[in-house]
Amino acid sequence: MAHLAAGLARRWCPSSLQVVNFPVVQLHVSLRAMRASHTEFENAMNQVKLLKKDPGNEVKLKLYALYKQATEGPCNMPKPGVFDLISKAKWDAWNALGSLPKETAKQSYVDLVSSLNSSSKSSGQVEPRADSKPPGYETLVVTSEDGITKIMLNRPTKKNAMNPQMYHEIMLALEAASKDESSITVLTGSGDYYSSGNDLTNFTDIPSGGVQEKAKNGAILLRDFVGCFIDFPKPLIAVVNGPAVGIAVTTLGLFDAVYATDRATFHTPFSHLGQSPEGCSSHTFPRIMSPSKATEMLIFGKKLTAREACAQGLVTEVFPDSTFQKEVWTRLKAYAKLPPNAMRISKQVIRNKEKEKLHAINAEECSVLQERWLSDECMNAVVNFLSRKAKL
Ligand SMILES: CCCCCCCCCCC/C=C/C(=O)SCCNC(=O)CCNC(=O)[C@H](O)C(C)(C)COP(=O)(O)OP(=O)(O)OC[C@H]1O[C@@H](n2cnc3c(N)ncnc32)[C@H](O)[C@@H]1OP(=O)(O)O
Repeated sequence: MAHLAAGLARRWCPSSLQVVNFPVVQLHVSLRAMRASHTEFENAMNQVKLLKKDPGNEVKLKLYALYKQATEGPCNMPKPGVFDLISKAKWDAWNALGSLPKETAKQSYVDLVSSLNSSSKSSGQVEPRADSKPPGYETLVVTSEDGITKIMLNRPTKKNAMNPQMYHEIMLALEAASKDESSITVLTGSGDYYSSGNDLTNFTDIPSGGVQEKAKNGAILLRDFVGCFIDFPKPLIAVVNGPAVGIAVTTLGLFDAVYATDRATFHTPFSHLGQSPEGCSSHTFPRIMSPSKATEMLIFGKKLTAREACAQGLVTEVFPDSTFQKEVWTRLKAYAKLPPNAMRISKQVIRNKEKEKLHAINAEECSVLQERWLSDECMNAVVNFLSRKAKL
C-alpha cells in the first residue's frame, strides 16, 4: 500500500482542468483562484511523492478520497465486493465525502499534504544505539545486559502493532535469547503502548492465491509464533508499559510473570473483529481467571484496567506509572542474578506438564481463526478500521 496516494495521483490525475462557464469578470477571478488552487493542488500531488515517512493507510485513503472528490466530484464508482478489501476501503473513503464541493476537497488535499510535510521531520521511533542493535531487527530493539535480554517492540507510531516482519523478528529474537548468556528474557514496548496486537493492514495485501492462501499462511505464522512462547525455556517476563490489545494480551498467559504500569489496559475485542481467541487463551484464561471472567474478555471484549487484570491473575503486579520502570528493572536485575540453570530447570518442570496440551490448543485455535479470517464479520471489521480515519 506504500505511496498509495502518489500512485493513485499518477494514475488518476487528469491532464486537463475542467473549466465551467462563468460570466467574464467572475470567470477571470475564479480562474485565478482555480489556477492558484490548481497550481497548489499540483504541487501538493508532487509533494506526496516526496514524503520521507509513509503517512499510513488512513492518511493515504483520505488523500485518495480528497483527490477523487477534487477532480471528479462525488463518488461515482460502483461499490466493490467485500473481499476486494483495498478497492472497498478506497470506495468507502471517497463515498464518505458525500457532496463536498470540488474546491473544498482541493483545498483540504493541499492542507493535508502541507501538514504531512511539516510533521514528516519528526519521528517517535526509538533509534537504538548502534552497538545495541544486532543486524536484521527492523521492528525490534534487542539488548542484553545484567543477565537480561530485553526484546522491545519498536513500531511506536503504529502502537507497536505486529506485522509479519515483527512476528518473524520476535521469533528470531526469542530463539537467540534461548541460547544466549542471559538468564531471563523480557518483552516490552516502546512508546505509550505495549502493543495494539495484530496489524490490521496484514489483511490487505492479498497474494495471487487469494484470501484462502492468505488465511492459511496466517494460521501457519500464528501457530509458529505462539509455539515459540510455549517452548521458550527460560523465565519470560512481560513488562507491560501501556495498553495491550489482542494477541499482545492473549500471549501473556504463556509468560512466567507479567508486570504492568497502572496506565496499562488489556483488551481482546475478538468478537468485535469477527475473530476468535488465540495464544492458547481459550485454555489459559479460564484457568487463570475463571470461565466467566474469561468469557467477559474473550467473547464480550471487556477491557480490563491493570488492577482488574491483576485481580484476575493475568497480571502479577501493578506499579505506579511514575516509578514503574525503575521498580521493575531493579527487581528483574535481582532475579537475573539467581542461578540460571536452576531457574531454567524449574521453569521446565512447571511448563513441561502441559506443553503438549498447549501445542494442541494452539493448533485448534489457529485452525478456527483461519476460517474466521474468511468471514464477512472479520472482513467488514477490518475494512471499518482501515477506513475509519478517512471519513471526514
Ligand atoms: C488473513 C490474515 C492473516 C494475517 C496474519 C496474522 C497472523 C497473526 C494473527 C494473530 C491474531 C491476532 C489478533 C489480534 O491481535 S486482534 C486485535 C487487533 N488490534 C486491534 O484491533 C487494534 C486496532 N487499533 C485500534 O483500535 C487503535 O489504533 C488503538 C485503540 C490501538 C489506538 O487508538 P489511538 O486513537 O490512540 O491511536 P490511532 O488509532 O491513531 O493509532 C496510531 C496509528 O497506529 C495505527 N494502528 C494502531 N493499531 C493498529 C493495528 N492494530 N493495526 C494497524 N494499524 C494500527 C493506526 O492506524 C494509526 O496509524 P496512522 O497514524 O497511519 O493513522
